[in-house]
Amino acid sequence: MEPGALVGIEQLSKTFPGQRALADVSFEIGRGEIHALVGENGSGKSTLIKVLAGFHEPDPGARMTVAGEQLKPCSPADVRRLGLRFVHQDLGLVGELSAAENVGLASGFARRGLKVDRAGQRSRAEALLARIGAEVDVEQPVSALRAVERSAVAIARALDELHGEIRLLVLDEPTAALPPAEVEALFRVLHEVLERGVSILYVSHRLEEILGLAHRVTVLRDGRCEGTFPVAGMDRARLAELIVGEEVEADAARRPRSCATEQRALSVRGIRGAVLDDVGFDVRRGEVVGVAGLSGSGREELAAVLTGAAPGQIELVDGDGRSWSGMTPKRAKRLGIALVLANRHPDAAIGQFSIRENVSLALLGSYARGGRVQGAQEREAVEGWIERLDIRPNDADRLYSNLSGGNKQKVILAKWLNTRPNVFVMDDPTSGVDIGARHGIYGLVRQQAAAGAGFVVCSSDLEDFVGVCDRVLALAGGRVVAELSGAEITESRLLQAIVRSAAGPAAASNKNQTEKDR
Ligand SMILES: Nc1ncnc2c1ncn2[C@@H]1O[C@H](COP(=O)(O)OP(=O)(O)OP(=O)(O)O)[C@@H](O)[C@H]1O
Repeated sequence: MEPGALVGIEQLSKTFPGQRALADVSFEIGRGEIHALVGENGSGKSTLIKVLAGFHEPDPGARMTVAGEQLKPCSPADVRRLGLRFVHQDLGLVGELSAAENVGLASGFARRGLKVDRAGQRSRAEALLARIGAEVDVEQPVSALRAVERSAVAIARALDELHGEIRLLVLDEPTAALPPAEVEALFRVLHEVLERGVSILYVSHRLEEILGLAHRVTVLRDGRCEGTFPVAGMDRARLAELIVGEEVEADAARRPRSCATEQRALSVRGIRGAVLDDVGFDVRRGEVVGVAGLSGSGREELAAVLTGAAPGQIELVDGDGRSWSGMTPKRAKRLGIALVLANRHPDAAIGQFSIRENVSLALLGSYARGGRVQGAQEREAVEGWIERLDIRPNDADRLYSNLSGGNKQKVILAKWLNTRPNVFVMDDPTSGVDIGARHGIYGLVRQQAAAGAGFVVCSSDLEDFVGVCDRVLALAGGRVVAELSGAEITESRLLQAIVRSAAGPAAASNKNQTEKDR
């Protein structure tokens, strides 16, 4: 191991039944560095993290060291003692409890005699957050906090030194659900962590983040380590090529040509919910409408209210001019409005079902004849989607819960593509998806739009708007405060729109109107 290296991983392999997830992986993480771990969906990143965390036992022959000491496989106590801490993508916080209580749950509550010392617990949580430069109301339920505040609570909690010195913080896709303006805030927190002498292992599919944040990057491909590279001097094209293994088309994310028609796919008016406050817009057949906004802007709620998955008021007119007041999942299904959820959402799919069962679920009735499912027809349809979306492993009987995050996302998309809806309502459609698959998903959206489907794409990722949308609505405080279309849709203009709007929705709305008036 190089002098100065903090963590050494040698000859690490991990085989699941019928699947080798890691094959002879060796690399080192230095002291005081942000080390990125990248690779396509299913390349083995999460498996590697779970081996480090003591959750999976590696195949015999692996050697892992931390500061020169051997890390015993499958020993969470050893992992903790050697100073490794993990923040997984779902953050592992209890939404109904406050930040102070979540900190207490992880490392024990402050006590006065036999009673919990509430004031003491509060100040401990505040002190932990202050150390990473985050200001959070530690008494609010964490479900009421902004996404970046929840991330800060999870990081602060992981860095509680009550149980010993901390050397390495492992973050698995920490920005997957963070809107862009909050990503910057998270980076400030990570620099504070680094200042405290803690190294960071950072997993992400977002190339810009890696180029802007990491010192070195290790690339996994099909479970093998392709090498560790310095980030200085690297550009996006080179990083993408290292991940995919071949040159990635530079213009793959170029502005799409609109195929919006004059025909209405759906009109919605007067949408109101917990945050949404009188939102309305039209979607034409062939049009891809994006919905951008910070967390708490109403963006997350919109997809659910549009499809009847969450309560709310809505007036809608369908493509044939029929109007309704209110939405239920049943009505959404009848009107051909599909809700494509992000894979981290608990209702997105059924973990204990196979890829085939999940993809067929929404269409099961159509494969049935005389009370029996037409197995061959169903299998052919599912295998077609596996092929088109490059779902890995290419095995329809594979259990959904054992798939990598990005492949789960593709299965959810396949399930709804299979139903051929009139309108797709998408919630973070590329969350956790690798660069190659992202372009594949954009291609499918454009293809379906060209065939006449309308899309509402609610996303926390600005690249989705530039890559696939014809028009984008910016939400703040539950209202539409700006609208961009065509060539106006650039990451910087979008960022300006949502941040400016969040600073003062009324001001932004007025300014937008003035700009239109000019
Ligand atoms: N418990 C398991 N049982 C069987 N196979 C598994 C299990 N966990 C992971 N795999 C398989 O191991 C491979 C690596 O998966 P892993 O989740 O590590 O990929 P990843 O690089 O984290 O992908 P993503 O970027 O999509 O999250 C995949 O083919 C996956 O299907």
